[in-house]
Amino acid sequence: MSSGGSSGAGGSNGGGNGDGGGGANEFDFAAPATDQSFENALAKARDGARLTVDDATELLATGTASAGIDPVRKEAVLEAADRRRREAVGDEVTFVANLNNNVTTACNTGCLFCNFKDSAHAFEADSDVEHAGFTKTPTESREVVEDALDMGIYEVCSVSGLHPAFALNAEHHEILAAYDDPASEVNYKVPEEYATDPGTYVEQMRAMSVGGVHLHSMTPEEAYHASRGTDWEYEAVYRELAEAGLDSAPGTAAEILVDEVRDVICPGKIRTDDWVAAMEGAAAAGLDVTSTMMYGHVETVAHRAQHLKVIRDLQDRTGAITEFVPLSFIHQNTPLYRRGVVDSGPSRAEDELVVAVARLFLDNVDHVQASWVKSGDAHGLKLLNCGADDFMGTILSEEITSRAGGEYGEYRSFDDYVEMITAIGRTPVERSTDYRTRRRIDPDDGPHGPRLGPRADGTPMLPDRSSGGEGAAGDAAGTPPADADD
Ligand SMILES: C[S@@+](CC[C@H](N)C(=O)[O-])C[C@H]1O[C@@H](n2cnc3c(N)ncnc32)[C@H](O)[C@@H]1O
Ligand SMILES: Nc1c(NC[C@H](O)[C@H](O)[C@H](O)CO)[nH]c(=O)[nH]c1=O
Ligand SMILES: N[C@@H](Cc1ccc(O)cc1)C(=O)O
Ligand code: SF4
Repeated sequence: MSSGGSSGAGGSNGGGNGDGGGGANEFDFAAPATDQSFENALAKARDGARLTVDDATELLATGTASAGIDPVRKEAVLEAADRRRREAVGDEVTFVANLNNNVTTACNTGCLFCNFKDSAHAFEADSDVEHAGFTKTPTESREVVEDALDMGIYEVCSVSGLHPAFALNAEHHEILAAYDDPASEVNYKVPEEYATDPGTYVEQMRAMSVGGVHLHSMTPEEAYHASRGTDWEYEAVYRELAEAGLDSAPGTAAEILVDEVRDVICPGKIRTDDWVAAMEGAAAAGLDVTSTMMYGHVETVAHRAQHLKVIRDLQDRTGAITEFVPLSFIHQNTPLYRRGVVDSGPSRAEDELVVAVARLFLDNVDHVQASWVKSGDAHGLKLLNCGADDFMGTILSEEITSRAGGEYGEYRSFDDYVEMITAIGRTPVERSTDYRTRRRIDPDDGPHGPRLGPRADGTPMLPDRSSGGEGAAGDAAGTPPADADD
């Protein structure tokens, strides 16, 4: 219904922690207003009817007619979503034994929510600019994955900055180098200009696809970078990557899939249509994909609802999406916060409503993830009672959230997982990346370790923190790995 000029619960900017809502919306995004009432939207959700964008907007706002989140209405939405989760996927809570192996932090795209990246200039061979980032060669990437395979991982997840020397393959290097001014026209510089050559995307895929591990990599933004300056179709690019060992693609770079929001938070990134085209290309190449939404910065609840519709439509067309991953914006060290554009990330109430409405709206996506990296253990467990059924993975290494100021560490052991999941009365299940292979874990049969990885034998994972190996470096309290010698 009409919001009468209030910004309702939309947009965290200006609204303190978002719970109060009602702050001035400095981008003048229209205050959320719909032709639906909260009561009707909730009734439809309870009945299992397919929800509209207006329905989702009302549920996310606990009614747009008044500002702020109504705690009683919120509980009603969470209860409906928790019930839907139980009907759809039961009481199991899944997690994956995985490793994050990000290849490089060099990136000039300039997203204002991101503190993962370092200006690529600092990585040049003759630069004396200090930075805490890294670039790994394909050989180094392989070593990190090999070590983690010995610990029992099933999956390696790799997302990286858009290093100017990255190209898909040798032919792509030639095409990019032939531009008159490659740096300004196609964001390209030859590898010789840098202290460390990341190799090509194909070489990195070959290096990381070792020993039967599942390789989860190449976001739509990376696929764009791997085809910049050419007329190559996304499907062809993903096919070549798949031949080099890629198994599935992460649906990050989604942020909010509404261009007026992208114009504010990531003007250098591909637009919504292009993101969708890349995901369709990955699906056409036979790859599974995940889907994400990074929320709680400048967007309104209506933008969140529109984003969910883009994902649901994509899934109707492809059936390739294995999970939806809500990414709660971590604000502390980001340009958006430092420049005063936002006061904070989303509130816990907003996190809960995003998970719940994702479960209710995305009737064609089976799995919704709670992130202990973004939310911590206690709140992560709460999200498992709001519609989520997956609790991420062991990851062993974390650079995106920690560099943004997140404080929840970079590793959870199988024993941690079993203890937490059984504490909320659910069944812990080790999963494959695609969720098709699952192993229920008997809580009484500890100590627990992975069994699905190609080299897993049930031994608990013990990341070696003394070796300084980049994959498992850092400590569980969230200290980033030691700087690489770029
Ligand atoms: C850091 S990028 C790396 C991969 C690639 N450069 C890209 O943009 O797709 C991966 C994702 O991390 C998420 N991310 C980055 N900074 C974040 C922050 N401060 N809080 C929450 N998520 C963040 C964004 O959704 C982003 O798309
Ligand atoms: N939510 C976060 C994830 N999710 C990805 C999973 O770890 C896994 O790769 C995926 O479910 C496919 O199996 N990863 C992070 O590093 N940080 C998060 O906050
Ligand atoms: N690495 C991303 C999260 C992510 C990765 C892969 C996925 O398939 C989904 C989400 C982050 O920390 O923000
Ligand atoms: S989100 Fe990705 S593309 Fe954007 S600045 Fe960070 S690393 Fe670069």
